Amino acid sequence: MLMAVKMIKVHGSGNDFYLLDQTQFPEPLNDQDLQQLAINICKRDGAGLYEGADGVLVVDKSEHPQVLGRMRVINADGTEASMCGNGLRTVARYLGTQNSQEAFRVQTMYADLKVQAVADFAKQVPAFSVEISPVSFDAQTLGMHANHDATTIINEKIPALSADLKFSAVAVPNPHLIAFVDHDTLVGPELGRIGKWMNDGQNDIFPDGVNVSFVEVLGKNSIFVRTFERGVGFTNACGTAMSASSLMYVLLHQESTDFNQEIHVKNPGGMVKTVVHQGADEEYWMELIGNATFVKIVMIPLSDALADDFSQASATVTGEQSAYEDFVATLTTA
Ligand SMILES: N[C@H](CCC[C@H](N)C(=O)O)C(=O)O
Repeated sequence: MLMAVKMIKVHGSGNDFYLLDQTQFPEPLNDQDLQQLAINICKRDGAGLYEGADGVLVVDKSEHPQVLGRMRVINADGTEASMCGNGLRTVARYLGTQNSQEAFRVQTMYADLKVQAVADFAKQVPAFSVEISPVSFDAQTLGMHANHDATTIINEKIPALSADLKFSAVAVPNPHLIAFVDHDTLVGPELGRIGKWMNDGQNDIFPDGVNVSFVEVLGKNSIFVRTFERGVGFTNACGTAMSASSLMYVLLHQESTDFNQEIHVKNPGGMVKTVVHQGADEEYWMELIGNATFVKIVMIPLSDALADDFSQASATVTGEQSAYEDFVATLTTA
């Protein structure tokens, strides 16, 4: 039976995904098909489905109470991640609209996370706030073997990686390696060198890979985050990286920010806002607030997509992308 699959092309701050609601199928796809589908449709440079994507957000039913659905994250290379901050905002919009609810939880690999619709960032730029947690600095949770198997690395050099940069390693819960840098280093080749190396599948520092980010402090409650993502490469933005970077900004730069303050986080794809919290249980958690843009609705025969054949694909554009680009154009270049 030539079953068609409907997907929504979505993005959060330019980090783009195909959103695939598995409840459209009589039976959910198995992991192997999901992996193959992601590898096929995400390819860039015209080789994938339309412009490709950074990954696939798989939505399923959730068995948990007060939880409207479950999100799984498949990177463009087919690897599964435990969390996706930019993606969760788009899944929250999708489930909220489907169920006419604005505040609820979404099940992810390690936690049912709070999500909430917030005021549009601009005309036709809907926005959501999502919880980013749990947070851990533990090397074992991070899959990190550095500095003679140090149990944590917070604002320390990793001489094997760089003679002068200082790094912080934190899981939110996917793994992040973060360095605060000056502008020239932010835009220079070091991020690509370290990002490619730590995700080569052979290095013994992060055998399972890691998302690597450079952060420039722009001013009070204002940072710029550039990320080389595990399983993808350079992306316009990485929601969990921007949240993890905001946490390190609060912990290491109290001269220009603090807990419970709204931080403006710029990135190559636009801008989001974050707030860093420390709960009564001393645990850190972050709010990630940003756009949840639906670019177009795509239909394609499932067997074609699994066979890398996109000739029968069709798309209906929503018009939100031009509204998002107008919003980005209003961001000061400062
Ligand atoms: N590449 C990440 C998953 C996607 C996270 C990112 N797109 C976000 O918005 O948080 C990883 O393998 O941990």
